[in-house]
Amino acid sequence: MTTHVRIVGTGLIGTSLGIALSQNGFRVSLDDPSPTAVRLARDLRAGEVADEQPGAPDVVVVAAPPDVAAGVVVDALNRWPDAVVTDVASVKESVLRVVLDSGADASRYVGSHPMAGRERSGAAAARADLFDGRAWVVVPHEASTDAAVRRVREVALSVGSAVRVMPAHEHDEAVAAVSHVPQLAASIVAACLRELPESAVGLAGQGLRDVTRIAASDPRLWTQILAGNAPAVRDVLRHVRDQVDDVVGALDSLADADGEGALGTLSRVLEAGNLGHARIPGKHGAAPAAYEVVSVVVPDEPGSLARLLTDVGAAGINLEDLHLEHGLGQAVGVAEISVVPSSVEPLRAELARLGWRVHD
Ligand SMILES: NC(=O)c1ccc[n+]([C@@H]2O[C@H](COP(=O)([O-])OP(=O)(O)OC[C@H]3O[C@@H](n4cnc5c(N)ncnc54)[C@H](O)[C@@H]3O)[C@@H](O)[C@H]2O)c1
Ligand SMILES: O=C(O)C(=O)C[C@]1(C(=O)O)C=C[C@@H](O)C=C1
Repeated sequence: MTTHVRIVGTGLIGTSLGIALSQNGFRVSLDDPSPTAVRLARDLRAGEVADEQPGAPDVVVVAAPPDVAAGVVVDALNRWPDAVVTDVASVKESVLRVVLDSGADASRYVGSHPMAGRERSGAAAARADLFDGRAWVVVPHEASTDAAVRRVREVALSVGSAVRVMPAHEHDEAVAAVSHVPQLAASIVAACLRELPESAVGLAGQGLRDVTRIAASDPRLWTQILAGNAPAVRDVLRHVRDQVDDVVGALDSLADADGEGALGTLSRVLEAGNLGHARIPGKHGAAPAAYEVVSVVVPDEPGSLARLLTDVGAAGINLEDLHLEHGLGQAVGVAEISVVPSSVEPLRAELARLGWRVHD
């Protein structure tokens, strides 16, 4: 029988999930306090408006902001006595506590969290493939049933995610380090750009773009996330502060004296960064992928990039990532194509043969 999923909250995550589930044969009904958000999600083929869908859902996915998620979960548990209810809020312990204390039937609640998103909010930013290959944390608790856990796993697996099961407190500690502090770091670095003269900001290259992409995220959402995970975020941030203090101390001693030991400190911090970065897993939780970049000059003309990508595909080479770098005031850009190391030389040779300017 077709599984009926009710999505409550049709912003970025709810609409992306609705599109992906609909494409995979689920029946999806959509609900949101904003009628515009529901209709936009429907127009993006995320499902049908809830009022027009008869019958109770088998699964309810609450994709509302974190500060209201627990209340919406409790309402759903009370309204549909046979449905399994999950939420996708970025913090889990605070939601779970409210649900357990509410008196609702918590055996049918299993929290979850897709480790996938974007720096933009709202249905218009939705992507069908948002969850593909990403971790999706499933968070059972002392009262949840195995059947409820299986239902939530089914939702995550059916949109291509890799399920990771862990308790709420472990989830919250983990995401403090891998998501919440990185958001703060990006925001703090980007905030320092506000006072810079235009001539300095205009020099920004890919490094700054890589480090600050998520600084464009919604401050209302992130204020709620940080507040909902305050102790864990504070602990990671203290660790970051200790390391920043070490670097400032080293730079002080280089500026004021001969700085004995300072270069060692700087080098240790940078090498530690290499080691941490190398631990970030690839898609589907695969071993960290060590891709190499082939840089190709792309004329700033309509169709150039499409032609380049077609040539890469025709060479039988899998493109793992792509960055486009625009030179200051130049009529060309540089496409940085990430491929597995064994494809670097064949790709360089083939693109050069086809007349592309490939950087050394
Ligand atoms: N943005 C991300 O990258 C990301 C990633 C994973 C999980 N999450 C979590 O997913 C949830 C939704 O985030 P988003 O980025 O889709 O936000 P969003 O702002 O794009 O969408 C939130 C939607 O919830 C609706 N809403 C507000 N109050 C509601 C209520 N009381 N009941 C039902 N719906 C309500 C809003 O109208 C809006 O359409 C949040 O809990 C967030 O922590 C976000
Ligand atoms: O890629 C992004 O833009 C995200 O912000 C996604 C991201 C993250 O990876 O930190 C952000 C918050 C969510 O709770 C889960 C995923």
